[in-house]
Amino acid sequence: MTKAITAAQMKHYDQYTINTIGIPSMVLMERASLALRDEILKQYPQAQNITIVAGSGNNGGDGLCVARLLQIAGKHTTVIEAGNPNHFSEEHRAQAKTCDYYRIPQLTTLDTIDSADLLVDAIFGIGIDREVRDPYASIINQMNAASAPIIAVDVPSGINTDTGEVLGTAIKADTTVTFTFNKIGLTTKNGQQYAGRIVVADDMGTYATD
Ligand SMILES: NC(=O)C1=CN([C@@H]2O[C@H](COP(=O)(O)OP(=O)(O)OC[C@H]3O[C@@H](n4cnc5c(N)ncnc54)[C@H](O)[C@@H]3O)[C@@H](O)[C@H]2O)[C@@H](O)CC1
Ligand SMILES: [K+]
Repeated sequence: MTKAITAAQMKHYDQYTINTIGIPSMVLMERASLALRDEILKQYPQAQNITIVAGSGNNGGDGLCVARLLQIAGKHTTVIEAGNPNHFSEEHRAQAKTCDYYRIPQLTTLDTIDSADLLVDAIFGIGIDREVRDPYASIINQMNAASAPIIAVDVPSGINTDTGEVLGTAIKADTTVTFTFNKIGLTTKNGQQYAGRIVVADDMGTYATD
């Protein structure tokens, strides 16, 4: 069984890799998203219309990045920007600008959730730190009610990374691609129920040490 860690440990590893080793945050994001793209193409080869629902942080940044990678791979991708633009992380902004270049629609309406072949949950990752309320709760409920399978980025949105507890409402994923190490919350019974099949993408460039 692979090692499982907390959100704080993962943040520490990311910061060490970025600040001490000098691998830029955007490089880590690209590598995480490449792993995610590969898993999507492998598991859902028939999916043509893919809707990515992005939050304002770097989990959303991963979502925007994989939207570009999937578009380049021949898929039709649409991003729903669920987060507040005033709170976009630096990496999120940079990824959104690149999506503009590729003319990937970045919507603030939820229309494509019900018509997508595949939904990518990039709302919250290890940065979730409180209960999920509207508008996020309604968006998550609509995604869970849609017929398309859901692939979650790093952690199903709404799940506490460390305990697996549902923070009000959570994405019920078919697959979760989690980065570098599994997360302790995803090893709990509850976390496993929400994460579905868990894929640990462990070759994304983050240097991890005990
Ligand atoms: N360089 C990096 O930092 C990397 C980050 N990665 C991705 O980035 C994620 C972590 O990114 P962040 O630290 O930006 O965190 P998240 O993107 O998980 O979420 C942070 C944002 O959500 C808000 N938020 C948290 N809980 C909320 C709630 N219940 N309701 C409303 N808003 C809420 C926070 O205020 C913040 O704006 C990882 O899970 C992973 O997917 C990967 O790309 C690898 C590299
Ligand atoms: K997520």
